[in-house]
Amino acid sequence: MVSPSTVRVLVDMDGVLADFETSLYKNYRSRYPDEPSIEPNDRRGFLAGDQYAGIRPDLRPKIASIYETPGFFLNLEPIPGAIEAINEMSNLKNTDVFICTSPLMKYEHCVQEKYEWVEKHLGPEFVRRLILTSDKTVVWGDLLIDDKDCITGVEPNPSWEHILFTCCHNTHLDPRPPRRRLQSWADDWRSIVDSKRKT
Ligand SMILES: O=c1ccn([C@H]2C[C@H](O)[C@@H](COP(=O)(O)O)O2)c(=O)[nH]1
Ligand SMILES: [Mg+2]
Repeated sequence: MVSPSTVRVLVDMDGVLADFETSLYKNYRSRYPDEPSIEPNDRRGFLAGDQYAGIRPDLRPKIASIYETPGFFLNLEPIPGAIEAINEMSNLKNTDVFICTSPLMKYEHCVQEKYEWVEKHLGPEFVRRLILTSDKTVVWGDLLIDDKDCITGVEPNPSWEHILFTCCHNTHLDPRPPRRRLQSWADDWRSIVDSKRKT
């Protein structure tokens, strides 16, 4: 009997496992209560700094000061259903799950805290499955579940199919078939994983 091939799933962190946008908004409101702010429902575009700079250029460093603060990444709340889903996914037969996340270029705090977050919420075994890279196109996988609309890098034809995970900043986008979306972790991620099985 031919054994089924293993499906490799790359799961993004911010906006997919960890709720970056809610913490960004709440901490910004609390630190800069008199400044204009953008509610999560009104977020457009991956980089919050770009949207804030469109209101006033000096808001870009203010929003950056929030995610550059020590403890920001460690204290992100899990996205609803994410921990259960990734644990279930990694327990599926013939399925390899890796977390694939991009660090800030200002990497102090961010890199270590991403490791700590994974250990805190998913346990030490998952720390071995954490890939930090600024270029996800060079990482091999069947699927990349990621909230960033456009993922580019040095590899023009990445091995993975990008599944757009719904986040406040991308809800207005209309991914055209064959591009697929995962609305949340309550959505049918199992079928998406199974769709990559060869036998
Ligand atoms: O508005 C934003 C949103 C995200 N970032 C940074 C934060 C992270 O370092 C990466 C995204 O990480 P993923 O886990 O790959 O989603 O982008 C930002 O600087 N500004
Ligand atoms: Mg992300």
